[in-house]
Amino acid sequence: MALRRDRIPTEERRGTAPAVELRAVRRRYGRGEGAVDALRGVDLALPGGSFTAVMGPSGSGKSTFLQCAAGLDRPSSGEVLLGGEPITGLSEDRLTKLRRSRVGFVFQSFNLLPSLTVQQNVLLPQRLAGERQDRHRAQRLLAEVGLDRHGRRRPGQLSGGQQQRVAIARALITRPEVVFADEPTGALDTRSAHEVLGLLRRAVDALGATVVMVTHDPVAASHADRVLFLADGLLAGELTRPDPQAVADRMVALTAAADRRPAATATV
Ligand SMILES: Nc1ncnc2c1ncn2[C@@H]1O[C@H](COP(=O)(O)OP(=O)(O)OP(=O)(O)O)[C@@H](O)[C@H]1O
Repeated sequence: MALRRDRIPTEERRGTAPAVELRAVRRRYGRGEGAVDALRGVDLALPGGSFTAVMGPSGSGKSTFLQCAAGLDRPSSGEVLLGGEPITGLSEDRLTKLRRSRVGFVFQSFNLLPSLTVQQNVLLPQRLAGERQDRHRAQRLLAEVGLDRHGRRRPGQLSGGQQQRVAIARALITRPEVVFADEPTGALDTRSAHEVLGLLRRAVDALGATVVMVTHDPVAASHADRVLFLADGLLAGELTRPDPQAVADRMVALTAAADRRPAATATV
């Protein structure tokens, strides 16, 4: 399953701006006394061709971060840029188009359409974006994830690990600015999880993709170049070239600190 380098790496297409940038991003849910500050001012820049894991205790803001960074949710204040382009003020229509062509998603539960074949699932983002459906590229990506002989099958005929590999091919079909993976190994056995993480790693190293992965698993996080830790809606440190034990130690400390804090209701 050797991945071949894409003809046009992401960073060459979009210049040298970070693939993803957050500037002073805040997200408050609700109003008044019951309001919750899920993100309380996050600044970060993720370079193209990098693999970043995002970790943090339950309720620290990981999902909110992912949703805001991917244009699925709007920050209450601050700015999100994709490839140097601010997306925060875009209309819902333009945001939807941007998500379809410039962002790839890999979900814990695969989210493949059961009635479509594997190849049709891989091509779906191009179809939804109104782009030409590139069957050769779909076939090549399926070969790269080791499933080129499964293109005519339905997702229900594949194992969980195989379905997640289809989802990775689907996430890469439009050569997105960034692939967001939300607990991509959460529903997989250890061996399938290892394969999926290896594919995400190689998508970065061999295709020049940019991957941002939210995970609870220190072993999964250790496949990334860098782990960012969130605590109580703020960045709370990072590890580069992380090893699983160091990640686990950091998580134990952050979780203990979070357990000592009162619930994250906003001060109004
Ligand atoms: N739609 C919402 N309405 C109100 N509060 C919300 C909403 N979504 C999230 N929150 C709150 O915002 C905070 C951050 O939630 P978020 O889901 O981003 O954390 P997380 O780190 O992804 O948690 P987990 O690891 O448990 O999935 C939490 O206090 C949560 O209860």
